[in-house]
Amino acid sequence: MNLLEVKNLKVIDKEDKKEIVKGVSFKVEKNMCLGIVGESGSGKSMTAKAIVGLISSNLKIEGYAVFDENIDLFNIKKDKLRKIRGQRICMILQDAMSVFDPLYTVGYQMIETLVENKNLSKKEAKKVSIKTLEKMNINDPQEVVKKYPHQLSGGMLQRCMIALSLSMEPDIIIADEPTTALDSINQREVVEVFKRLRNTTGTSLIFISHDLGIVKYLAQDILVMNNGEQVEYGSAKDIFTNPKSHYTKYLINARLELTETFNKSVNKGEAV
Ligand SMILES: Nc1ncnc2c1ncn2[C@@H]1O[C@H](COP(=O)(O)OP(=O)(O)OP(=O)(O)O)[C@@H](O)[C@H]1O
Repeated sequence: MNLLEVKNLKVIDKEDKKEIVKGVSFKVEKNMCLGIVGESGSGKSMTAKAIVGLISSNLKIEGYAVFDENIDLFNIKKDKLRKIRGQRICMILQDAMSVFDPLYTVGYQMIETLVENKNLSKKEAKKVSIKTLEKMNINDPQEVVKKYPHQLSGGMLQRCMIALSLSMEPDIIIADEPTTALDSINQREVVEVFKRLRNTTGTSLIFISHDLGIVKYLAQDILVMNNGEQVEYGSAKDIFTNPKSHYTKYLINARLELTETFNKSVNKGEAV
């Protein structure tokens, strides 16, 4: 079953009529992960933001995006879209600091979000928050919920943000470069959380990254974007074994070179 179907999505600057996203089409099935890859400025974030109606007012959207077979995301009332965005489609951003309010503890914010969106009592919401933080491999969730955002490391806060999204039990999570701000150890842990997500919750995932290695590890389908265009779309297996576009070949080769340099340095015992 297609949970999300996007057809010929365009994001256009109203002023100079420039197409920032130039007609992108893809499907996300239930319990599947779509990876969107491309270099900086290729339109990955803009594609994701357009789907959930989070683009600035100088831009307009064309094409269509159907969620859960019959919800036309580009033609529903704003309050309905807001509800879907909070409850059924969750977006995880690069910078967790921008999501949490510095004036309240992380626990307070998780509980408030759950009470508002999931109709839980505060007590139930606290239980769910602690449980989901545990799932994130956070050792001492009882203590973590008492902390203010600035008292936690970037990696910890990022995991709290992912925990909050998971606790909402959405149908789909859109994760936009969720590991970029993290060091490599935290990066690996967060990627593992996403890997487990499919097996444990059945939530679908759109994972946006410029790192083809991570996307290969997580996604069954891949959309490659360059300069706002969809240059390739298909199963991860096909794209890696038989890339059709020069750009995809270039991305794969760049990735291989990086891995080889890394392996050589490790073998030589050099610091990396
Ligand atoms: N509000 C806006 N108005 C016009 N153009 C914009 C606006 N916001 C972003 N852009 C442009 O849209 C293009 C695509 O940006 P986008 O953030 O989607 O790229 P990206 O592939 O996600 O890159 P990154 O990996 O750096 O996040 C960029 O050239 C950017 O400058």
